[in-house]
Amino acid sequence: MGAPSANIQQAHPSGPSRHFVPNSSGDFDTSNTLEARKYLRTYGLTPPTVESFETQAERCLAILHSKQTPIDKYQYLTHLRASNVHLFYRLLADYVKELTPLIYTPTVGEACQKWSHIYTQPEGMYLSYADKGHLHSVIQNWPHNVEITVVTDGSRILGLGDLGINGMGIPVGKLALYTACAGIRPDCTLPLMLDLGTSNQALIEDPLYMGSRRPKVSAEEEAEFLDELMAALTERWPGIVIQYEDFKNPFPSLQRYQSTYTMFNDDIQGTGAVILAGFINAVKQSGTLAKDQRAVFLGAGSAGVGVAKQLVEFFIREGLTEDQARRCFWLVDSKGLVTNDRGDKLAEHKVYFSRDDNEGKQYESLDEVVEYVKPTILMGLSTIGGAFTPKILSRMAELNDRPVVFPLSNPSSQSECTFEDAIKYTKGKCLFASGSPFPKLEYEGRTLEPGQGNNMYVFPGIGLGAILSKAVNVTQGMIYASAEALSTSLTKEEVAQNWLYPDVSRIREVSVVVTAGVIRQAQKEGVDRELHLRNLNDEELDAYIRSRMYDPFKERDRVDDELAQITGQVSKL
Ligand SMILES: NC(=O)C1=CN([C@@H]2O[C@H](COP(=O)(O)OP(=O)(O)OC[C@H]3O[C@@H](n4cnc5c(N)ncnc54)[C@H](OP(=O)(O)O)[C@@H]3O)[C@@H](O)[C@H]2O)C=CC1
Ligand SMILES: CC(=O)C(=O)O
Ligand SMILES: [Mg+2]
Repeated sequence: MGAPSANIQQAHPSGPSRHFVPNSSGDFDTSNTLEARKYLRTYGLTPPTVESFETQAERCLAILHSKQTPIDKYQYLTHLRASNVHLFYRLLADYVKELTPLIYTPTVGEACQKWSHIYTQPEGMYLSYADKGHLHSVIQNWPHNVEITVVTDGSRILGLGDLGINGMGIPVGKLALYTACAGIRPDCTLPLMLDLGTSNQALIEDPLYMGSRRPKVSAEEEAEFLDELMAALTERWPGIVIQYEDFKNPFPSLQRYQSTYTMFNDDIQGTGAVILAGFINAVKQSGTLAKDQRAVFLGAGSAGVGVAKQLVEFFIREGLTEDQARRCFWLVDSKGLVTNDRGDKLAEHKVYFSRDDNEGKQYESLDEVVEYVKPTILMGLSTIGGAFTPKILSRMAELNDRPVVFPLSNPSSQSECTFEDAIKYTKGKCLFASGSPFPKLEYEGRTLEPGQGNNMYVFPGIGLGAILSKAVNVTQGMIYASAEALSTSLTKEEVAQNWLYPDVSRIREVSVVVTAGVIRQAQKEGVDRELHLRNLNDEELDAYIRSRMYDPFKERDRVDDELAQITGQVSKL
C-alpha cells in the first residue's frame, strides 16, 4: 500500500477544523470571560457561568476521584486535555505529584498495553513504513508549528517490551511533561509514532490493533526510514528538537544523528544525567569516594550503559583515569556478568564495560555477582520486577553502611524492588531511588521519602535549553550540565532531609535551573545560535527562561489581551 498523503492534502485544502486538532484549543474554557467568548464566537456554546480556576479544579478533582481505576483516571485526563488544554495544564501544575503517576509511569504503561482497545481520539502523528518516500508530504498534515517532538517506534516501551504503535502513550506522556515541567506550549509539541511493524505476535493477531500487521522492519530499513524522517522534520520545522524514546536498540541512531541534528536519546542520555545527579548527592551522603565505588548494574541495555557511561565521566572528573573509572562497573545482562570470555558475541554497546579480570570464571546469577564484586552500588535497569531479592538487599546492607540501591526499571511492576522492601531488608540503611514513584514510609519513628530517579527531572530542561538557545546540537556537555544543575537544585530543607532529588512538586522551578545549565553549556561550546542570551547575567537568564515558559494560568489573560488590543483597551499582560 503506497502513501496517499499528497492527495489527501489536495482533497482537503483547508485542513482539519481547528477545534478538532490535538492540543489546539482553550476556546471552550469555562473561565473565559463573556467578552472573550463573544470574541472567540463561543458565546452560548458553554454554560453561562464564568468560573474561577478553583471551581474548575474542584469539579475536575471530584470527577477524577470518582473514577475507580488508574486507567479510568488516565482516560478522563486524556479527555480533559483534548477538550480544555489550558485547564488540564492548570490542574497538572497545581497537582503535579498526584497527577504525574496517572499521565506518566506507572499508568502510562498500562495505557500503552491497552492503547488500541481504549483509543478514542487523535493525539499525535503516526508514520508508517508504507509512507516511506512521502514523509515530507505526510508531515504537512500536522497543523501547528512544532518546537519539539518525541519519537518512538514502540519497540521497547518502558520495561513492557515491543508494543508497536500502542507505544504512542509514551510520546504523549513525555510531551505533556515538557509542557507541565518546562512550559513548552502544548501546540508546539508533536507526539510521533513510527509504525514500522512489530515483533509482538499477540498484537498482530489482535483484531483491534491499530498498527501495521507486519513483522518489524530490518535495522537497515529502519535506518533509511529515519534518515528520511530527520530530513523531513527539519525541513518543515528548522530548529526542531527531536527526542528519541524507547527504541529497542537506539545506539546507532544516536551515533548517526547527534552531531547533525538537534537531537538526543532520553533513555541513554536523559537517564544517564538524572542518575548522575542523584548519585552525586548519594556519594556526598555516604561519605565515600569515587575511587572506592564498585557498581553492579543489572541490565546492560540502553539505559544501563547510558547511566554507567555518565558515571564514568563523573569519576574521571573526580580524579580517576578513564580505565580506573571504567573498572568500577560490573554489568549483568540476561546471560550473567558481561565478560570478554563468556563465549557469546557481545553487542557493541556492552564491549566498553566487558570485564577481562574474571580469571575465566563466569557469574550467571545476580547473587553470584554480588558475592564476587561486593558492590557499594546496585542499579536496576533490567525490566525484571523483584530481581533485588530480600537476600540481595540484606547482603548489600551487610557490605555497606549506606548502600546505594536504585531499582530504576519502569513501570512499578518491573521495578527491581519496592521502597518498602529496600528499607526493610537493608534495615533503613540504603540510599534509594526508583524509576516509578513509591509511597513514603514510616520506619522506626521516621518518615522516609523515596527518591524518584526518572529522566523526567532532566529531559524537559534539556529540551527547553536547546530550544531557547537555538542549539545546533545537543552535546554531551549539555547533558552533563543538566545533571550538575539538577544535583544543585535541592533546597536546604531537602538537603537536610537527605533527599537525593528535589520534591516533584517543585519540578517547574527545577526545570528552570536545568534549562539555565544547559543554555550556559551550549554557549561555552559555541553551539548556541540565540547569541543575545550570552549577554545576560544569571539572574537575567533565569528571568528570560521564565518569561518564555507557557503558563496555563495566563491563557485567559492572553485572550483578554488580544481582545483589549482590538478594542484599544490597556493590555493586562
Ligand atoms: N528510571 C528511568 O528514568 C528510566 C528507566 N528505564 C527502564 O530501564 C529498563 C531497561 O531499559 P533499556 O535499557 O532501554 O532496555 P534494554 O532492552 O535496552 O535493556 C534491558 C537490559 O536488561 C537485561 N535483562 C533482561 N532480562 C534480564 C535478566 N533476567 N537478568 C538480567 N538482565 C536482564 C537485558 O539483557 P540482554 O542485553 O542480554 O538482552 C538488557 O541488557 C526499562 O524497564 C525502562 O523502563 C529506562 C530509561 C529511563
Ligand atoms: C522513563 C523512561 O524513559 C523509561 O522507562 O523508558
Ligand atoms: Mg524511555
